[in-house]
Amino acid sequence: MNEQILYLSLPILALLTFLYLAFPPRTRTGTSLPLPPGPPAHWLPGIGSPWTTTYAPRLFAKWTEEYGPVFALRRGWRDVYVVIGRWKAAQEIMEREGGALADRPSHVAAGEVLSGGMRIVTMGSGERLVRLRRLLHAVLQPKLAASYEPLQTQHSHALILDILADPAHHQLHARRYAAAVILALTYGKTSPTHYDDAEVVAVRTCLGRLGSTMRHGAWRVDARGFGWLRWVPGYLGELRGWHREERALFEGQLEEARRRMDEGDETPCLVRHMLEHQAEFRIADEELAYVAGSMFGAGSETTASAVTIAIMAATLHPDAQTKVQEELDAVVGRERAPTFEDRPNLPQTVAFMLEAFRWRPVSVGGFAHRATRDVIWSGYRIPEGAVVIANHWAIAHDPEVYPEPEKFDPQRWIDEEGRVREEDRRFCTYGFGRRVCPGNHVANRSVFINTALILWAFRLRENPTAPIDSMAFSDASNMHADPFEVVFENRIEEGEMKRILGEV
Ligand code: HEM
Repeated sequence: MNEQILYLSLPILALLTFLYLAFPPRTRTGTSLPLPPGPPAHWLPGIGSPWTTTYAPRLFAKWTEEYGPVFALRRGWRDVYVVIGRWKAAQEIMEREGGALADRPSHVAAGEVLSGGMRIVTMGSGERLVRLRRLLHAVLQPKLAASYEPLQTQHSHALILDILADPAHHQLHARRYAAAVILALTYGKTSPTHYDDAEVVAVRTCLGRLGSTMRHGAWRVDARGFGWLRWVPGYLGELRGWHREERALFEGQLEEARRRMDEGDETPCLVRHMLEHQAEFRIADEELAYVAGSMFGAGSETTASAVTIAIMAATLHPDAQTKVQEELDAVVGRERAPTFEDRPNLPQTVAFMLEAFRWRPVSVGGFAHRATRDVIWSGYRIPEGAVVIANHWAIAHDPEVYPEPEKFDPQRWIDEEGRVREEDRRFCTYGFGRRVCPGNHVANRSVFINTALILWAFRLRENPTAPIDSMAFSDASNMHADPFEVVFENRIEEGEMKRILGEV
């Protein structure tokens, strides 16, 4: 009889052991506070995952209205996702508790394997992240960012001339601008950049692979309890091959920049500054190659998307456009082009840019962080191990901070004295806390100078026969507008514009 019981209980014991190993206890909370409210849990990991639905940030924004500023999603036995959809809660959690939220969720496929653990955006908190972020801060801080202004101005003039010559491809020109700036800024590249250059194509291929690998649910090995898949022969073979390819590409780019410097080229660039700091921050060559190589992915398409959003916003909102153009005419005139020095005198232009960031946020759903300890907020518990996401789309539509959120209204960024009012309602364009985008000073400058120059050079109109759908964007973590048509009318005579912008 005893033997019978033993035999009967063996499969149960085996099942329990399997479940314990597959889904180990994740949170040691010591508190009985509840999770934030949220939709019903799904008890099998991955089943009914909201990330597999299209346009998750828009769905999450609806759930914010239903469940409140912070809601929780439970998936599987232990996985908790906490989504923040209101401005004040985002400040209180993502900024004030930033120390507990500096980690990222584990990315075995995209982070460990494809990126060899060296790509910052997928890197968990720890010693390497601290060293690499310090390096990035040193080379992208406001003073150095200002030193790249001439480069941004030069490429922005080229963007205006590209639009003048070929307005139909304005989105492609914005992409070329951003690619050229990031390559020049990172490696000191001075030769002209085309969007179909072999180097740009190769870097974009890596970027596409990263995007598809990072997609939620793309790789089972990233799901809790499936880490053992990494040991299955051949399973990660393709990713390992892609890693070898991108590493060779990034190391080649670094060597090329080094060679130019050894030959006496003194063009300022990130790699030059990084090499100067390499010993101080104890950065290995392979890490440096990756940090530099990742700049394109982080800073090129994001910037291009933001410039295109500004173009779309101006086309769809003629009154807001007029206000900026009146300011440009008064401050700059039409006999010279706007410059960075004009910025303090162009509050309407800056307000327009800030509103474009809010109206259609590039990093639409926000990048996931991970809690490394319990965070208590407003009587709720965000447990250690939870994935925490501040949904930029929902925060942009917070009616308490941005009344009539659907309306494109740059005046919400202007105070009673006509100055830019940002501090008390700053939008999270660049994310949060210890993971905030280190390229924000460079990116802001790019979007400012392009907005100013485009609206100085052209009056943008919608073609009534090709109406623009302002919600037609790609369903990606950094969203891009679907192709749309704009009628660019010159505000300055063509020959004169070319003369001012230095083409003739
Ligand atoms: C308009 C353009 C840009 C936007 C909207 C943008 C937005 C963001 C966002 C939302 C994050 C994640 C923050 C978080 O996790 O909370 C991020 C991270 C990052 N960005 Fe940007 N970014 C832009 C341009 C740039 C540029 C120009 C560079 C480099 C020159 C850059 C480098 C990075 C890097 C390296 C990270 C990873 C930081 C980390 O994980 O610790 N970005 N960016």
